[in-house]
Amino acid sequence: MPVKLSVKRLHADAVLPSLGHPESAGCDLYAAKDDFVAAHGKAVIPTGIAIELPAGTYGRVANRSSMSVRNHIQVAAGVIDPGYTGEIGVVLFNHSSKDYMIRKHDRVAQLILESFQTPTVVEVDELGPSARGDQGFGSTGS
Ligand SMILES: O=c1ccn([C@H]2C[C@H](O)[C@@H](COP(=O)(O)OP(=O)(O)OP(=O)(O)O)O2)c(=O)[nH]1
Repeated sequence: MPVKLSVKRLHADAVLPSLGHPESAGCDLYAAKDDFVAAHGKAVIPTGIAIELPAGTYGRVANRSSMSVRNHIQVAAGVIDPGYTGEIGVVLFNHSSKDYMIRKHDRVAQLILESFQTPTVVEVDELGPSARGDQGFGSTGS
């Protein structure tokens, strides 16, 4: 049974999220207007859409690898809570020394639906045994 993502346009000409490729994990998100991310700066790019997520999922706004590799642009923040019905904003950091120009309807990120759990937090005195234990931060070698 295909999962349904309900999308509401907040601007008449907003572009709906779409799979760039049938085997993509995420739906591309589109800029609602011309915009830019200043060199070494950040911007919140409006998408002109709001969504209703399928039960048990949250939305993760993720990088388009092409923008990272070619232009040093990286998505930050990126958690769309279930129940959030406001406009989806894409937070972009520009790690380069050149302003990054965005044209209306450019693809600026992708939205991935992920399952999540809402645990009851329980304080304990000891954690269960594991092979790794407390070894982290490169402990398995370079
Ligand atoms: O990249 C993002 C991140 C967040 N949001 C929206 C949807 C999300 O549900 C809401 C709140 O985000 P988050 O929970 O990360 O923000 P917070 O800083 O913890 O603030 P809040 O007190 O609103 O939860 O903002 C976006 O549109 N784009």
